[in-house]
Amino acid sequence: MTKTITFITGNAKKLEEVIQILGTSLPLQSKKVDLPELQGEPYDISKEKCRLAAKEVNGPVLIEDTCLCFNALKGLPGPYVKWFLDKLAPEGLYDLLAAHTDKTGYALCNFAYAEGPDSEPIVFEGRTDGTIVPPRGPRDFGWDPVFQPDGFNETYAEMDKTIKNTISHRHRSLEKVKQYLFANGYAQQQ
Ligand SMILES: O=c1nc[nH]c2c1ncn2[C@H]1C[C@H](O)[C@@H](COP(=O)(O)OP(=O)(O)OP(=O)(O)O)O1
Ligand SMILES: [Mg+2]
Repeated sequence: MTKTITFITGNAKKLEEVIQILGTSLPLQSKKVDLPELQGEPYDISKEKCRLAAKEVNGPVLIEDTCLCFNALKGLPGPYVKWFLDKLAPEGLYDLLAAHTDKTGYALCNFAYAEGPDSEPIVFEGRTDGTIVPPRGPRDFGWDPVFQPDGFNETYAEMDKTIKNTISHRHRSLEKVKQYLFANGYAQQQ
């Protein structure tokens, strides 16, 4: 397996993190496409998103779909967090939990890989548990200001990027992607 893998995303911050996390371990080319925001369970969404991406690229492709899940709301906003964030801003995300004492939640990242349009996508899940807090820190990436991972006193937004990238949902999912690709003959780079 030597063909270049194309990572499809419309989100520049996501791409930036993927590049930071992977370094040169897994060279990707990226393509900016806004794939549809699908509905359903996170696993099924990422599989279908990958199918659409593989049609677009007609070759090896990687996508990811990220959810922010609140335990008191049975996993919502989950895959719909993009729209919640657009309309409510980080403050509004925190306020969704006003009626609940349980402020715990988790960040969930599902990468999905397909060798091409005719192969079944494989999903790799990465999860980081934490608490939803009133927003703190820079606002340059999504809901980072309201997510405080377990074991830390800082939100994703406040912490050093290199720390986020070693404990994040995205990092955990990408570890599984790398493990799979290297175990299946993808040449590991130094
Ligand atoms: O680590 C993160 N820290 C904070 N916010 C984040 C993170 N990762 C994704 N996000 C935001 C982006 C979007 O508002 C939603 C996920 O939606 P999601 O469909 O996966 O992302 P997107 O539409 O921006 O890019 P894509 O073209 O790859 O689908 O959460
Ligand atoms: Mg999206």
